[in-house]
Amino acid sequence: MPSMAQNGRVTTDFKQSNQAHNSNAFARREEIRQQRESLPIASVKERLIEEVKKHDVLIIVGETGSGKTTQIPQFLFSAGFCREGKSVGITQPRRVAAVTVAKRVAEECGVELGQKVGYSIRFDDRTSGVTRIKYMTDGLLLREALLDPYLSRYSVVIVDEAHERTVHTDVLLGLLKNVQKKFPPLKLIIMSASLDARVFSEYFGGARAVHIQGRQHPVDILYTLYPEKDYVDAALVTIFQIHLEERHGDILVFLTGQEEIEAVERLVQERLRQLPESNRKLVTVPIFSSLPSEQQMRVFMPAPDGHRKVVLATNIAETSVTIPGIKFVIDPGFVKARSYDPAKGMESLIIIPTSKAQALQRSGRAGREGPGKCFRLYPESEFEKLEDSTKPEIKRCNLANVILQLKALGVDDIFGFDFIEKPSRAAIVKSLEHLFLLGALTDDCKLSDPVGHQMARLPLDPIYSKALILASQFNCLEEMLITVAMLSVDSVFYAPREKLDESRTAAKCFASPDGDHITLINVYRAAEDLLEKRKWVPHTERNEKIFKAKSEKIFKRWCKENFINGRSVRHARDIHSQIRGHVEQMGLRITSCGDDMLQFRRCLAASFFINAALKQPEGNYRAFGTGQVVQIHPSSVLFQSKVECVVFNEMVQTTNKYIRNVTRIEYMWLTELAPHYYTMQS
Ligand SMILES: Nc1ncnc2c1ncn2[C@@H]1O[C@H](COP(=O)(O)OP(=O)(O)OP(=O)(O)O)[C@@H](O)[C@H]1O
Repeated sequence: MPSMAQNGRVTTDFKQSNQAHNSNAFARREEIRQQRESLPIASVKERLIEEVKKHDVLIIVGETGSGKTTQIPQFLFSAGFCREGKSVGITQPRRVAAVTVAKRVAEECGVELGQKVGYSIRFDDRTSGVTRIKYMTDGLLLREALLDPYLSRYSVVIVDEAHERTVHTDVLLGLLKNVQKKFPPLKLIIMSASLDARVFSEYFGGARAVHIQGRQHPVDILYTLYPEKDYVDAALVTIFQIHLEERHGDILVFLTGQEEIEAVERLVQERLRQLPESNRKLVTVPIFSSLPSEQQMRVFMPAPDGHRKVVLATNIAETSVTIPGIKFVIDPGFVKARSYDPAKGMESLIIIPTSKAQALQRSGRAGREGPGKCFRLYPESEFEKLEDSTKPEIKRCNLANVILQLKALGVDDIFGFDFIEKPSRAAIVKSLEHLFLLGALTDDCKLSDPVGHQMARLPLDPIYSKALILASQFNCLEEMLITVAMLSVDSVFYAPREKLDESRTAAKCFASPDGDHITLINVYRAAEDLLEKRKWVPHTERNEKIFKAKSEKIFKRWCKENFINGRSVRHARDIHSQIRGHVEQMGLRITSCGDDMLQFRRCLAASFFINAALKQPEGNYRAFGTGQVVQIHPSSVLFQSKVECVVFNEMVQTTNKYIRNVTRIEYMWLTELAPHYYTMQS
């Protein structure tokens, strides 16, 4: 598959290219200036500024592509809302939107990213002391509220894509409503293209709502006559129908997950080989949340000359992002959503129809730079039956992390918290119980000291935060830091279908007979040996560059030979260094258990005791906490093993209920190390 074009140029005459460079830059700035002025929102700039000045809470609903996300923060900056060092904060539900929109707005402002315009997401902060327009995830702003409940650095907070109703957005709105009462100057703007403004207006006591009419470019919506039995096949047919019948324009296809995306990539390659050479100029580019961010950025790069780009995306690309070149959207109408069963304490991912709001957002990706088309692979009658909006995430996810943060913010009465829509009482009770079992809450449901406060400070799932705290007591914090970092990225093992046997053989080199967690440590340490441990110390800067280039080349070759996803390992190393900084600030002792991996496994048992399972006579396992009958996932080194008792970090439901990231423990460790739980359970 041709690699993406690099916009590199070979400069022959430095003076000549410098002039050419300046004129190119000027032309680019002029092009962007004209684009901005042509946006529907440009014509209501002054009115919007007046509305923000008059109202502490303002709801803005506008067509997709009208300019809300990129223009309103700049309007507010130019209207003086960033005086005295204040900033405008804009939240996005997804990291890729925060990053790409910040890059776009920095370009529109003609500044370097990280100066006046920046972004901040978990483990990646591109802001500075002069940043005045800051894009970030809603989860990141929620963490900032932990340290500064009044969010005093901001003059305006914009909650974008509020229709998504992520759990972080819902909690943020509750906190901001509270802050509003106590601290009037903080302005709050709630924004979306497909928002039921009434819900938000009522929640904020009849807040003002304005609608921005018009969109920049029309998008033709086409439906199929009949429902599609196999929407993946229908998407494939539509890709080639567009490719062979439409003259130019890239394609964005919405699928539900990595598996579907990789399947469609393979099918497209197979189909291309059956076409005449002249029709093969088509390149597929995947984007999904577990793809390392550098690879996610490839969708924003132009396709090689003459090729048509086909972006295969999950709903990560559904809102806010503008992928240059996209003229056609294929929307099969499905999305993978989190579903949480508080009774079983199990969170699973299920494929459900999109809501109307999501369908609108998806079609909006087509008309960003010119007229576009959206192919909905279902009849219009089916569209009318869709839910208006997606069921709020807070009603279908594990609330432990959110409740921990609320407790850290001093919100003791979770049931009485002013959620825009309350989660079920059962879900709140289950999450409080989970936090109590982890030692984060006292008997009277207050944040425990120091464990609860320490856990709330770590940007991790509570169970991982507790594992790090325990590991310092088990003298294996070095190993647990690596484990948590590696569990925070997607699988570091890369198993292409066409090389499954080779990849499995390579993975065995790192495999520990005790399980996946130690296997992950082996991979991480092997990569460290290549990237950090110097075989020799370069004596000159030139040698340093040569050494680094050599290390980079050696690392890439090592990853390829061992079927390791190098970008995931690098991402894990970034996370490792950030978490290490947190635990050092907390004063935890970072020691290693050396070769005593039994001690490390005991620490895993003490940390993940809630997720333990016992082998059943039939060969499967029964999870203690939920009673669920599960199987060890085929990707685990313990797959088809005979181990009696295990702890695990993930339970996924696909064709079966599988447990992943599994390690062997002794059953007696559970009653010894978690007597408060196993005495009660037994
Ligand atoms: N990264 C980009 N590259 C090229 N053009 C862009 C980019 N980002 C935005 N634009 C242009 O600016 C327009 C407005 O984008 P913006 O995201 O501000 O609109 P919006 O109203 O927030 O849309 P949505 O509701 O879909 O988020 C786009 O339609 C597109 O023409």
